[in-house]
Amino acid sequence: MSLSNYSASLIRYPQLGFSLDTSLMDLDASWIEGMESKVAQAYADIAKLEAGEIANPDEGRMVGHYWLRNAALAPTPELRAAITEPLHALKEFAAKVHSGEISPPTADSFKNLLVVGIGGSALGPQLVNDAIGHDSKLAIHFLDNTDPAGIDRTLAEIGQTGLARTLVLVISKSGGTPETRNGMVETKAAFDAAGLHFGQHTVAITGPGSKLDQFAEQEGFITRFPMEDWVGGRTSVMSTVGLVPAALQGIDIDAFLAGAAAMDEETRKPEAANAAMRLALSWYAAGNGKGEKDMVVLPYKDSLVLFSKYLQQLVMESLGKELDLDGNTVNQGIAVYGNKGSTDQHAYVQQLRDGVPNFFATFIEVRKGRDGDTIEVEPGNTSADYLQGFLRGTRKALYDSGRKSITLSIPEVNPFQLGLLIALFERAVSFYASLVHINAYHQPGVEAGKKAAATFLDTLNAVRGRLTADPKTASEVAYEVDGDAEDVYHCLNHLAANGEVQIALGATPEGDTFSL
Ligand SMILES: O=P(O)(O)OC[C@H]1O[C@H](O)[C@H](O)[C@@H](O)[C@@H]1O
Repeated sequence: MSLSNYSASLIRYPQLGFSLDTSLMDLDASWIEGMESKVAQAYADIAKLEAGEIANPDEGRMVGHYWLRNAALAPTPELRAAITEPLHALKEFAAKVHSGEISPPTADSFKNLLVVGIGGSALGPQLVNDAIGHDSKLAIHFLDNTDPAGIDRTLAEIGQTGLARTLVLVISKSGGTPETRNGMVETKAAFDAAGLHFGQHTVAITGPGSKLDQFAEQEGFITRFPMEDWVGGRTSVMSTVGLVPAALQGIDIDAFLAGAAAMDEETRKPEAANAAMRLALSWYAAGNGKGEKDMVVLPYKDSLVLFSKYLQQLVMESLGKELDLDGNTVNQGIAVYGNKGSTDQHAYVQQLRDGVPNFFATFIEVRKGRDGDTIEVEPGNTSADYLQGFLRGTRKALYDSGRKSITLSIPEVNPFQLGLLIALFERAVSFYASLVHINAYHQPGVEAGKKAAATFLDTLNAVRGRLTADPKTASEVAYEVDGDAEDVYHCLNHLAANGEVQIALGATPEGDTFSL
């Protein structure tokens, strides 16, 4: 570790307070030179994407998330209006909710916000809330699963009286995601049970014409905000998906967008000054362009704890692909995990330091310790000194045992800086996908699990009608419904666990019998 190596490897944007240190990645200048043609291709690809090329050929869609923070970039006046008009409308809506002009039917103002969504329609709002939502004007809650116990827990937190002052945001681009639909149906049931009009408490954010859009119209939702088909779920945090909840929370969304726009601007520069390209090249060098090393994300700041979870979707759903652009089987991807420092020092850093060397670390340094006065936790030292000491110490200890790392630095966690960080990773993902010749903007693999779940539900429904007082084994029921015996066994077990049928245990699952 040397200051000259650090200086030579650093890309910094002083006007943004940002820097990227890849000195501990040991990137060779001649290796970077050797990547020149791939880098040139990546620049050409992102330029085409920003110009409105159909970058998601499976769905015949443009990929326009970079326009969201600079509408002037959008290639047509209609697309520009599709950004600026909802932005204006959502700010106006939030202001009216805050002033009480838009209020619930049986109370003077909304106090709670319940966001129902999953994947890209939840992770962005969750990250924004956790990172920069501390002064929220509304107390926010999330339903991001079809786990009934989870739904009950969240609804109990809000409580019956709280429900009367709750604004519900149902977010689903497709408008047909089962988990979100179930969350909405369960929420509506809670409103019905409390004698409250669900529609008059609810807003939808969805693709125009979707099932959810139609339901919203039918149920008389307060309003609907469009989610455009050229915004992918995992890059939707700067669309209505992220901005409606953020504006309702009172977050400075203009600063959030400005941070992203500023990073976009910087990362259109040539490689030597381009933090996103340097990040993508670092990922490539670490994992041999094949994702051989996992990305461990370690923000040293509690408010960024969800950032690794957010990046997990952004990176893994974008880069985890079976085929390359020529149809060759490549099984690409980079595994992402992490939590926060220094907490993880006391959990899994032992393995990082001494165990399987199958990762590279990404440290996120937030320079400011806290707002306001600080105390000394021992003569001469503050908590912030310790946090910085642990970051620097862990980074060095890893490097000393041959583990590489990247360090990103920002001055503090605020809307501008969060926007900037998100944009950095979005653009690094765009670049990396080009470097390894894959499409970052479709997700064909997600469908397989959804289809298999639908098949399981069909089997479950077939099984439900088959049981009588006569005990039967799973194989017998499977024969009757012409189903897979193991699937049928799990259906029966599920019904037994939820009190719908009786189970009598045999010596093994094959001998278990089920009856009404
Ligand atoms: O917004 P929705 O259409 O409900 O989609 C929610 C999520 O589910 C899908 O399965 C996709 O893989 C995600 O990218 C998406 O964000």
